Amino acid sequence: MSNLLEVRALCKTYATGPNRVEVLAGIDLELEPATTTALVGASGAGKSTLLHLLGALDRPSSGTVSFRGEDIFRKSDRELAFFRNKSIGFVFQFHHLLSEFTALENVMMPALIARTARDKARATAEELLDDVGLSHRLGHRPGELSGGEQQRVAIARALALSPELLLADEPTGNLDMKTSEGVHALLAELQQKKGLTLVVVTHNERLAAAMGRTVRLVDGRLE
Ligand SMILES: Nc1ncnc2c1ncn2[C@@H]1O[C@H](COP(=O)(O)OP(=O)(O)OP(=O)(O)O)[C@@H](O)[C@H]1O
Repeated sequence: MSNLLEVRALCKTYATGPNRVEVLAGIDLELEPATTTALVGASGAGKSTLLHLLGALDRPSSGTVSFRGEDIFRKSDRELAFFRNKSIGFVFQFHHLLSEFTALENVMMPALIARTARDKARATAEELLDDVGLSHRLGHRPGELSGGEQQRVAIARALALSPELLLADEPTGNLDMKTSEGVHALLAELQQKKGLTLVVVTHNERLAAAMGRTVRLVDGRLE
């Protein structure tokens, strides 16, 4: 099967003042379509850094990331932003929902920004909120939702433009155990239903164990 994503010799060095910190020192990784991967490693190992590069939120110091055979970092910033919006969904530890908008409006937002017609954006958002079990909370603002519900809205929003790749950075790091279990089950269900390729950074062993495979970052490399 051809890979969705191929990472070759990926390096990332941060320079802060006179200091240079090599966080990623040559990452090679392949992700087949519709597979699930847990990315684990000690705090500060570079997991978020790698996830951001996989999601084209940042550029590497060297090396390549190919998405369906195309080297994404050859794109201009504008092309990269377009690619990111279209192909990649993100879920973070903190939901980053817009507090003054309702759940429905938050999930509609990516489609509206991409100039989708309002009716279509609304229908898709309603369907996604139904998928995450929140059709009874469409008009609630984030502050009127529980932590688990907020994260469900964030997941629905991440899927608003039907990405192939879903990247989640500690998606349940801010939730209690019972709520986390529900969000884990939801991610697994959506991954199957939509054929998503899912990469999850997590310290949660149960979530990692539920993924098809686990890759571990140690000293800037995957083992
Ligand atoms: N913008 C930046 N500038 C300088 N150093 C950075 C920057 N971002 C991250 N780092 C450093 O890179 C290293 C890796 O950070 P990263 O957030 O990727 O680790 P992580 O494995 O996700 O950690 P955690 O599990 O604690 O979230 C850390 O030492 C961090 O201090």
